Amino acid sequence: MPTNREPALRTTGLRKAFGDHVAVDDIHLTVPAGSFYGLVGPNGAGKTTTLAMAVGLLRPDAGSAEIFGVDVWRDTVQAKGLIGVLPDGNAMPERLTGREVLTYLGLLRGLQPAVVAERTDELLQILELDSAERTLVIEYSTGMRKKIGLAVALLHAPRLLVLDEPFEAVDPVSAATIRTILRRFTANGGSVIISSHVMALVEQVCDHVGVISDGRVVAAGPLADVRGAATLEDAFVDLVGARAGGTEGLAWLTSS
Ligand SMILES: Nc1ncnc2c1ncn2[C@@H]1O[C@H](COP(=O)(O)OP(=O)(O)OP(=O)(O)O)[C@@H](O)[C@H]1O
Repeated sequence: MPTNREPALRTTGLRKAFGDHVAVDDIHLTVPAGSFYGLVGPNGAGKTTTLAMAVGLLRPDAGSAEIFGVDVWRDTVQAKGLIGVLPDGNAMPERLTGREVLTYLGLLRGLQPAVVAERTDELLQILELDSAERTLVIEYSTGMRKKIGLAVALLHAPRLLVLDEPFEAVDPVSAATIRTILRRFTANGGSVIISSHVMALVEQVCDHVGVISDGRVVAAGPLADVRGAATLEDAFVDLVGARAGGTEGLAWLTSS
């Protein structure tokens, strides 16, 4: 049985290679229960791969992941019941409306029909998707897809939310709504992990961060410890190594 003393997520030595390329190597992360955790890193650093292994979507080559002490790859059903996931790419049943997606997935997860109906109404309204009730998911904008994906992740009231780039392509008003929902979720004892490139946002909402570079953790812990006296952006650039490109080359762009 999962307990509150266990971390929301603990990964131990996660590793994944695609062919000859080692995407993620020996990732140890601890996400305390009740924390709002930001996973940051440059493009291609291994954030999505790490999260996919941590939630049971991609089998690691080595290492393990535990959700509240439940081994994701040994007790997959129990572990998955504890988490709500917004995966990268977020594949959806494209020929259903948002309401149909939530109803279908809610019933599939074993929720009572009345509970599914009530939560679906509330989620569609709060995420401002109720006006698109009759719109098929295939016709959704990228931001709308993020929002319906978030609604799916929240539907079964999980204890841990794992959200890959939840604010990407979302308008500022919707982003504020999502921030409020996630803060309420942690205020009520829930735990959240997001990946993001937006340091200002991570600094604003997260209390813990992990920085991944080239498939390895280069810093992790409470936000204040990782950023020190600097901003998170400055600390990030120091940690991953600044590659201040753009000052050379491309002469053809300015030569006319
Ligand atoms: N299915 C795959 N097949 C081959 N290579 C992959 C695959 N998925 C990821 N990679 C590679 O693994 C590395 C890590 O990718 P990943 O998507 O985890 O990074 P990321 O930190 O999430 O990047 P971004 O911030 O750009 O989304 C990259 O070099 C990527 O090209």
